[in-house]
Amino acid sequence: MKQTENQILIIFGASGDLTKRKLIPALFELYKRKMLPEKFAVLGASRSQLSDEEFRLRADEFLDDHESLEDFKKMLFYQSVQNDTADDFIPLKNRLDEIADAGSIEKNYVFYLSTPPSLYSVIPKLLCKNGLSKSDQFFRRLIVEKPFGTDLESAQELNVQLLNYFEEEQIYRIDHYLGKETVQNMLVTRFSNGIFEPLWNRRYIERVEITSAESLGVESRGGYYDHSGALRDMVQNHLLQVTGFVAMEPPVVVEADAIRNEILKVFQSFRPIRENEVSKYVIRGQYTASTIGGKQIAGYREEEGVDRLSRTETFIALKFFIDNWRWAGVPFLIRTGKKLPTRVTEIVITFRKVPHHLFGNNNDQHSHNQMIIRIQPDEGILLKFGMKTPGAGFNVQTVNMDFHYSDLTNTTVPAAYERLLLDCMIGDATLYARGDAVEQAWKFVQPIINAWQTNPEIPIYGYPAGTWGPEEAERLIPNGSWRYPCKNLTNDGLYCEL
Ligand SMILES: NC(=O)C1=CN([C@@H]2O[C@H](COP(=O)(O)OP(=O)(O)OC[C@H]3O[C@@H](n4cnc5c(N)ncnc54)[C@H](OP(=O)(O)O)[C@@H]3O)[C@@H](O)[C@H]2O)C=CC1
Ligand SMILES: O=C1O[C@H](COP(=O)(O)O)[C@@H](O)[C@H](O)[C@H]1O
Repeated sequence: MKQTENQILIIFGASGDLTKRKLIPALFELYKRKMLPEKFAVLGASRSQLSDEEFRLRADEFLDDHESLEDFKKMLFYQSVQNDTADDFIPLKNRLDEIADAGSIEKNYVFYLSTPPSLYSVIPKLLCKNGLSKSDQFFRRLIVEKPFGTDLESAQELNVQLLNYFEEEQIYRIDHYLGKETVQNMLVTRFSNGIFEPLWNRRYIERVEITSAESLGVESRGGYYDHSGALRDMVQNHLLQVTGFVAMEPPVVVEADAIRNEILKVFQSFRPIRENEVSKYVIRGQYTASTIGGKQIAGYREEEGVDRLSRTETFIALKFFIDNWRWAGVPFLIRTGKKLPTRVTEIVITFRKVPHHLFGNNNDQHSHNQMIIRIQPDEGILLKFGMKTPGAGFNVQTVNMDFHYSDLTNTTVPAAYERLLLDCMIGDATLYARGDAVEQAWKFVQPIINAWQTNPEIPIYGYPAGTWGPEEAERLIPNGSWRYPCKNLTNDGLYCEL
């Protein structure tokens, strides 16, 4: 692993939710595991007037009471900034000099944009005007939070803007799904095991499903979500990136550009879904009020910040194809939604049936092998195959080989933001999205956005909160069914556990 050089992390949007809930806790975990640079500081920046001490106090809420907490908090500083003119960043620049000089920290800077997206091109411009975006002596990196654009045009425009002020090598577009351990393990599972890769193609695989189910609704983010919806919020970024890892060819080396080149090739091979085919390949839904365990659950349109007549999708299921040598004809299915029966993200590889049913058992289940890669929770891999039940005759039943990450002793699975922050500090962009791939992913989803906008005939199906989404999603798999990962699925509104 590369050495982490001394540096300062500047978080714009430091008074916000993401900083408090994810970024500071991730940094604290890295600190506890002694993975931060020897000399390191965090400078929080946003408009609110806060002292260093007030900023440190806010951090407390999401940090456990560890013996090193007070030492960690001494590394946190805060500077109030405005974003109107170049001069507004002079106090920030001075403060950085002051912190670097006082702590003898080299002036290597990572800037993290955790602000409203409207500032994603404004802040880089002001950094550039203040000479903070480039240095001959020190590194300068920029992490950009999601959403990266709201459609193809805005993503292209944002890339152009960013590249006016920073080089592509300096830009780290975050997709926290790539920071998840099991997504990375996909590469190891595929490319370090002789038994899987030979089967990983159209000859042996019947279909690939990627499900990301959430039991939570939109919570306090109704205002944001109502302008986004599941397609933009989850599919365009996280789930297409995961598809890239499932479908890519072996990279030449495990390095950022080699891996990101392969992901781009997968995206370039997506068969476009034309606007007039959207109803055939894409099902959208919106949760409605229901009663779960005697408790009234509000429908999406009753949530705070949501339009009472909203047609924003809280569920989407889509089928598409990857037109290349490896995947020709294999359906890829993606499904995600809010207020589903449980929280689970998993990849299901369904292998083709045996060519002939020797055991006279026509039950399809037995002839299907499935590999289930659980991204969360209970990270691990499950392999399903047919076994003879003991006794007379040849009765076959499906059994499981199940690996849980939690079985590895002394191993904690690091949170995605820990891994991603550390990678950027080290200068490794492998798990960050590259600009061309982000645009390519937008190209794929844009016809769906267009069709929904222009054709009111395309239905948005209601589904009661706590169910697996509209039943219409089943028609995307004519000769099978989605996997329903709850043990006791009832599809009648009961929450269930894995
Ligand atoms: N929260 C989450 O779980 C996730 C968030 N994200 C993304 O991260 C970004 C931040 O999200 P989140 O923390 O939830 O948002 P919040 O609204 O909680 O925080 C926004 C931050 O930006 C600052 N800010 C707002 N307007 C301005 C402005 N004009 N100039 C300077 N600073 C401003 C705010 O502080 P102040 O008012 O003091 O300036 C605040 O610190 C968003 O783009 C979001 O999409 C991505 C994934 C998950
Ligand atoms: O980016 C987002 O992801 C979360 C789901 O993330 P997970 O790590 O909990 O699976 C989702 O709830 C949110 O709407 C979306 O913006």
